[in-house]
Amino acid sequence: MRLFLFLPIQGSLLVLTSFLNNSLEFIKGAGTVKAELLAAELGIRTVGDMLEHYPFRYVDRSQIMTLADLRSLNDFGQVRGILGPLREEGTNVKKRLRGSFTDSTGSIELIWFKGVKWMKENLLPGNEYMLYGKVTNFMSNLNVVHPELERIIDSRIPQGYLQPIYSTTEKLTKRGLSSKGIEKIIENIISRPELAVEETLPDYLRESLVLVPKKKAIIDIHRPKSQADINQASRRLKFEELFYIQLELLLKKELRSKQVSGFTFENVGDYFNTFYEKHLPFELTNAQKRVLREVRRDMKSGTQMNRLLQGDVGSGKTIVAALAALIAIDNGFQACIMAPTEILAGQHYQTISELLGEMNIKIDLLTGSVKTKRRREIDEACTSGELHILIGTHALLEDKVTFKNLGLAIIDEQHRFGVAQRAKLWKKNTRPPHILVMTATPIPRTLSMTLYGDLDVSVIDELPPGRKDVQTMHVKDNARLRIFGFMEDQIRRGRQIYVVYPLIEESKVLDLKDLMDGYESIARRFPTPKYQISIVHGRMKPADKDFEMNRFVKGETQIMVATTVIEVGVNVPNASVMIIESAQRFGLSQLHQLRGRVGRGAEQSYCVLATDVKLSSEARLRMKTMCETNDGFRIAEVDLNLRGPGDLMGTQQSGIVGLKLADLVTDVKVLQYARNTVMDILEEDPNLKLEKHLPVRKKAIDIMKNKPNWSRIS
Ligand SMILES: Nc1ncnc2c1ncn2[C@@H]1O[C@H](COP(=O)(O)OP(=O)(O)OP(=O)(O)O)[C@@H](O)[C@H]1O
Repeated sequence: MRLFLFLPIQGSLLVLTSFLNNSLEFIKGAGTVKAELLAAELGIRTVGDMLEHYPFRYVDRSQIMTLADLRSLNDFGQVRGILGPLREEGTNVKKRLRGSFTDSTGSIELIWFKGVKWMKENLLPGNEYMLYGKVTNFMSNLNVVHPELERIIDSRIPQGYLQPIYSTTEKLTKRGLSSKGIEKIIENIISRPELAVEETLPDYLRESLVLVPKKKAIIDIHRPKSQADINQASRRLKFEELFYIQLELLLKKELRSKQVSGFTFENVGDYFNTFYEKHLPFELTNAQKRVLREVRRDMKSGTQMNRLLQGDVGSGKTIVAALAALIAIDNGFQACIMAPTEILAGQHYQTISELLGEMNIKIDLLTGSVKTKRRREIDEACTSGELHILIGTHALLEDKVTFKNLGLAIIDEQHRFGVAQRAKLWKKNTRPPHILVMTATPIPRTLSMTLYGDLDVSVIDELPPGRKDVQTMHVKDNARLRIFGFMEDQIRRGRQIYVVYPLIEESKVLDLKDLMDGYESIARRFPTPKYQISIVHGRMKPADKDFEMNRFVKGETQIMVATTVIEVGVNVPNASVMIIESAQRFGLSQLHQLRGRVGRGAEQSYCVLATDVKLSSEARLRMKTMCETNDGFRIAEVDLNLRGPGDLMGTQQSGIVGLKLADLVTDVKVLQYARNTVMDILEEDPNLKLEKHLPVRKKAIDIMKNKPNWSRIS
């Protein structure tokens, strides 16, 4: 793969691209000031950047309707009419502009909240305009908010064409770079004779996938003559976009597997076999067995394992982690397990110590709150190799912690640890250990293909037998008495209950107040000594948290009142009720995680989502989804649809939010196709040496040049 760096870049290709690399200021319609603004506002610097600023929709200028039609349409449409007088309202901060628009079928109100001054100065009441917009019901009036208006001069109607609409900003609009202004600049670029757009996909591939040439795609996306033009162009450009993201990810993966040799764990020895045959507390599910085989194969392969293990809440990832650790130990190596919080690390420590209790294996726990003396003992045992498994929080990453020979690092709940932190683990050895990342947040397939496209993915898609779905109900805050009655009944049956309050970082004080108020009213209704209540929140000292948590784990308390510190990983099988207060404040994935704390035993479990009486339609959909399904993957899909990939945990740093055209929600098929195509190409021609792959090879060089950290992969 290093070969790439020495590949000559063909001279002719450089000439072809030089126009696209030109600064925008030399293009008619742009000029220095506008070019600078475009760079500052939208990051558009070169002619090529401008061409990649694709329209986000089109207006069919051939369709003109009446105001009466537009009123009943419930969508965007175009009407020809006269602009009435404009009047400014409100104070400086809350300024708005109102106007009216009339045609032969009636009139409608227009409202602007933004760009009031500019509109007032530039619109000419009494003149004929083409209006484009959507009728909405605002403050019980029908009106068009922020309509687009284009003046009809000399009774000339703008020609019948599909007008591209570009995203812009208020600052740009004020400088004449509204969507129309941007359209003009792009028009000027496209009509230049020197426009040469380099083809970036191999011809044979384009032909077999029926994709239009790049130049045609670029021209058509900006200046389509028909809807068919738009469809073909966008299909081609989306494919290309996803293809090169996948190429980057798969090259990275390939590079790692070629350059980083891993420890070869040939043996499954006494530790593994004895445990598997004599002490396994239950029969593994088929999914657990399959994942274990995948892990085993990786560790034996001679290359470093980089595997993501996805499993829904309660699907049994811990036992897989323990068995993987035994393989490392069988081969004379140590293992570590890193969790994002002290509670979780403590819990892993407890579970794994119990599981492996009979195995004569030394396991220890290292967190920030371990005292110096103990810490020194742990460090020593770790360095000498006496310790087999070290479990802990990010305290494991500190330089002081050294291993004799770390063979496997298991990282729980990936999204809380950055990539840089993971890399720190590598440095603890002469060679990087095998890495198994475990996450209980199911990730929709499209996202995991892009976010974790460079990792191998295993999925535990089966729950241990005998699990019953958690029955979920949504109640409004005014049903408090009913909730209390239900809690009492469950406690009488010997069950335990979680009551969870949201924790929002910005308003810690308020959240704590909510929690304490809730605690007090619960304590009044469930008084001591008959009832015992634990309370856990982020402001408590770790030791106090552990103490309270342990009382609940041991069954000494029946109710646990907590903030979301208990969100991940806590395992109390006897707890069968999860009450989530202000549930509208949680995202779907988080609600699902919280619900996953119950339903871990054989009893029927329940989840109560308590919300405000008034809810937004999105919050209602979240509650409805939770009540309808227990399937984490389905919930993740709905979450992705609701919030888009940009907001989902962890995607922020991934760069995928910058997709220009493709949409991870709707373009699943294109993505899958792109990934498969890249895989086929790399299998046939791993070094991209074949003539037919020249365009791919050139782009791969570009990608590598822009990723200086790739060199650190070795
Ligand atoms: N094959 C199995 N058969 C029966 N019980 C199982 C099996 N695998 C795991 N369990 C039990 O299921 C419960 C959940 O397992 P575990 O805590 O490993 O889940 P998890 O995948 O880590 O979930 P979470 O991410 O929610 O913590 C535990 O009580 C565990 O003992």
